[in-house]
Amino acid sequence: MDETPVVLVTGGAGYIGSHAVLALQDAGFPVVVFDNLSTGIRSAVPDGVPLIEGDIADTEHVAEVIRGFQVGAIMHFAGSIVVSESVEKPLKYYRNNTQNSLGLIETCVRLGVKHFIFSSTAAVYGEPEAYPIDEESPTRPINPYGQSKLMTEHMLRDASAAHGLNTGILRYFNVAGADPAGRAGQNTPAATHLIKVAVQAALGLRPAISVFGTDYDTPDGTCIRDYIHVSDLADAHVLALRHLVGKGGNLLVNCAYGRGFSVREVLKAVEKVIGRPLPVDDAPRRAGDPPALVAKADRIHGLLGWKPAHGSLEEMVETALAWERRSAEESKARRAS
Ligand SMILES: NC(=O)c1ccc[n+]([C@@H]2O[C@H](COP(=O)([O-])OP(=O)(O)OC[C@H]3O[C@@H](n4cnc5c(N)ncnc54)[C@H](O)[C@@H]3O)[C@@H](O)[C@H]2O)c1
Ligand SMILES: O=c1ccn([C@@H]2O[C@H](COP(=O)(O)OP(=O)(O)O[C@H]3O[C@H](CO)[C@H](O)[C@H](O)[C@H]3O)[C@@H](O)[C@H]2O)c(=O)[nH]1
Repeated sequence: MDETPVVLVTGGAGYIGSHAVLALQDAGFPVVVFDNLSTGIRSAVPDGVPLIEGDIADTEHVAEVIRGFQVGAIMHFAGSIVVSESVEKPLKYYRNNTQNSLGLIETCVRLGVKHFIFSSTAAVYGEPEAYPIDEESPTRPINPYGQSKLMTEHMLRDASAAHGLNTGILRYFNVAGADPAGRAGQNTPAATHLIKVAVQAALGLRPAISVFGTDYDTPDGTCIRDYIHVSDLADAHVLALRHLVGKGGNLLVNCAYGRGFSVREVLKAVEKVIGRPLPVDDAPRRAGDPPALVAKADRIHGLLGWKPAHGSLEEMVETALAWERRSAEESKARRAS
């Protein structure tokens, strides 16, 4: 048994994928990145890691890379990720997240790739009836993004049963923060994620931050989410891969800490870190947003022995802020030269 198979990371030039690449490298796995750079950027891929520029829709290109690098495992991050956009452009999401995942799964089965780890999402749960949300909670997505991911989960489950593919389905809750060592962060300029947008507003890179919806049935009227630090999430991927390599089978886990913060609480944490008020305005609800998503996160601890190391909201904010500040200074220096 190859304990450190070559890992093909689709979407490895993106936010979470680039942190997973670092975690895999730190753990001694050889890595290849496959990315079309639609939202990812070249510089997010560390020196020495091959970056193959291509689209996962091109299954022959993917197959060539799998053969060429003797890939033994896939971590599939590539996808379209904006919930509100998925409501406006559902077919883009079914194409990029569902259809392209189908092509990738078929290619893995055809070429005998043994392990497949998939970036799923809390959006598969829709508006849960009970909290906290465990992995057996009903999956009833309320937006095409969540639906497009759930369909991929089903394909993986069935492909595993029929073809013996080992699968790890990781349902991420809200991912935030940046590598504490400053090696990676969230680069997408048009990012829509709350903490990213808030630190950009804190640095004056955006005029203000809007609170989308203040009339939800939550204690302060704003949406509640379970935020997880991206480096803890990246470590969970390495543990999931080791689990599949060692034990085979299937893994379905929530990736979260099991506690929620409202939008207002997150903005307060940002204000505390920067030591002054943020420019905030209240805005209408955003399409496709469920009021609250908070996980039961026992399974990931029990099955993988996962020990989060960066769980405080302050650390998520601080690392995101440090990354944003550095990126802003670098682009200022580039413009000046
Ligand atoms: N960010 C979150 O809070 C969150 C939460 C749950 C799940 N996820 C999932 O995690 C994964 C990574 O998300 P992210 O936040 O890093 O997003 P991201 O946009 O930073 O990364 C996605 C990467 O995939 C690449 N890509 C997109 N379509 C591609 C294609 N057809 N072929 C090749 N490359 C392609 C992009 O260029 C980018 O580098 C996604 O699948 C997303 O659905 C993210
Ligand atoms: O400028 C902003 C940005 C966000 N929000 C609010 O903050 C909360 C979190 O929003 P994000 O955009 O940060 O994250 P989402 O919960 O919409 O979605 C994220 O987490 C989901 C799972 O929970 C999906 O997986 C998805 O890919 C990922 O973007 C939501 O209530 C949103 O309305 C604001 O009020 N203002």
